[in-house]
Amino acid sequence: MSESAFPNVPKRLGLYPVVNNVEWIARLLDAGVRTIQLRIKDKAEGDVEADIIAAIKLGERYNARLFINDYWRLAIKHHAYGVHLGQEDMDVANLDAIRDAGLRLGLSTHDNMEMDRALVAHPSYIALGHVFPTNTKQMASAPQGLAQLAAHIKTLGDYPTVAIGGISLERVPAVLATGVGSVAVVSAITQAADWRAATGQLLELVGAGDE
Ligand SMILES: Cc1ncc(COP(=O)(O)OP(=O)(O)O)c(N)n1
Ligand SMILES: Cc1ncsc1CCOP(=O)(O)O
Ligand SMILES: [Mg+2]
Repeated sequence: MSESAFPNVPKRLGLYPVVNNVEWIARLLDAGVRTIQLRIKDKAEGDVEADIIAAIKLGERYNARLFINDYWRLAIKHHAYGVHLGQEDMDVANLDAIRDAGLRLGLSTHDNMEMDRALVAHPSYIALGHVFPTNTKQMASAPQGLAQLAAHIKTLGDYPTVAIGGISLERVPAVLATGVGSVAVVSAITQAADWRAATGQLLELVGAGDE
């Protein structure tokens, strides 16, 4: 693995919705979100390329930080702001190609060992999860909880960090108290009775991130 670092992101990326289609990207950028991820799972590259292009264009139009989950080749091809990868993705993705193309990289971690492994790649941010139980993704490990999250954030010092997994509006203050720079959510927005109100409240608590 190379020793060079990926491009920086702000230490505080703010509210970070993770969504599975372009309609959500458009809505949430219009509502003031400035860090966002397109997470489409298990489709052929040819079936997601148009959506990835559309999402990247929206990200540019709103001057937002748009991360593409998993589809790193398409993210490079269409000049996304960044890519988000998990531990298994790291085994197959060409991290040098992502960095050489100037894209930011976020990496998932679930414990100390994964954090150490991720840090070797010098990603732009480290995601820590899952903090609480989640129904959105089947997880192989147990939730790390707030105490473990706080310990990890302390270890990471000034590194940009993102907390994810089971974070509801009510849990946000306790998550922010760990010092994490960003809060990633799926269901807190997409399953909310009123997504616009939920997004507004989350933005109020977490912020949209530093410039
Ligand atoms: C911000 C953020 N954190 C973690 C993940 C999970 O990524 P990964 O472990 O690769 O799992 P999938 O999302 O690909 O199922 C994420 N997407 N975003
Ligand atoms: C993609 C992902 N990675 C770790 S937990 C998770 C899902 C988070 O969804 P929710 O915010 O609904 O718990
Ligand atoms: Mg992945």
